[in-house]
Amino acid sequence: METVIETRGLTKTYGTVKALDGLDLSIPRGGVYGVLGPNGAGKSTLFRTLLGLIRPTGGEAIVMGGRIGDAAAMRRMGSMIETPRFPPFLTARQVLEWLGRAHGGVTPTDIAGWLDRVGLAEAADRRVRGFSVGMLQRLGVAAALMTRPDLVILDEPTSGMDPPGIQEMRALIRSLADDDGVTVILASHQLQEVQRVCDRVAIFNKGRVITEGRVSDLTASGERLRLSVTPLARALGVLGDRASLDGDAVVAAIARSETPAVIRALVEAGVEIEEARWIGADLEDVFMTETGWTGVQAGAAKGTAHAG
Ligand SMILES: Nc1ncnc2c1ncn2[C@@H]1O[C@H](COP(=O)(O)OP(=O)(O)OP(=O)(O)O)[C@@H](O)[C@H]1O
Repeated sequence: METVIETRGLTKTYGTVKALDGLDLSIPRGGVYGVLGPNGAGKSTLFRTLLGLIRPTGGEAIVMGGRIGDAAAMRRMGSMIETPRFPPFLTARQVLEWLGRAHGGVTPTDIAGWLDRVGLAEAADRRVRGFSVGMLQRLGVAAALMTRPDLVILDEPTSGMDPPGIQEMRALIRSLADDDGVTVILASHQLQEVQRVCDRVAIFNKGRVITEGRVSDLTASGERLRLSVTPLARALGVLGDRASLDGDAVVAAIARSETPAVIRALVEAGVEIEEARWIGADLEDVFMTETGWTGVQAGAAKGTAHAG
């Protein structure tokens, strides 16, 4: 597997806090890779370390084939870490011209193209002083991409965006990976968005990766069979502790290969089956299970944007 990031035992401590705790991570080239985890899990510390903004306490990382800080490797990367700040008296176009001059090789046509692609064409000649957080995020993404990097790291690219903006950002991120061949690494607390846009994810907790894999595999492992049946009590009796109630349906945690036997057992017990369908676990379920989140925390996080 060709990788864009390889870390071995990567560690960053702040006093007694281990922000990264001996992290081993391989991120393959291509596609969209999600970095998830509760507040303080170490996501931003990882990004800052990979970008050479902070020095690790221990371990090593290879980024785009070079060591952290390697100039050639860094030129192949773009990033947006937190809501970017730009000189307020410049227009969006002037911001990109200014950053483009510093990097070199960025034409006015490139800039116009990126402003259009991030949805800022109409605001291109407005001063950024009046920009909303969502507009600054869009401009930050354009700045990260206009140098045509092979790898882009985006920390919370949709924070502060309204639902249409989030949808546009999702489409842009997918097209970067699918049409431009850019590897995108993104951190987000919006798990439904992550599930829609990412190919693979790593779930962090306390500076370590606790789960890593393809989104389709992670969610498939939690698949369950949802049955609309009468009488409910008899179905529950047949299925035993593999079943739970979901409203007026029974949800059975069984393997797909067991389906015919389970259906037969229910029918033989006189249970009438009105509907049977497989439901997948969503990434939120996986996240809550892996990080040990429950109850109030989970309810508070469900479907809400992250502000911190
Ligand atoms: N400059 C710093 N000084 C001291 N502690 C820090 C510093 N930066 C991060 N930390 C600590 O390191 C841990 C990891 O923080 P980090 O910001 O990487 O987490 P995160 O996963 O990005 O969180 P969030 O989702 O809130 O952005 C936290 O305990 C944090 O308090």
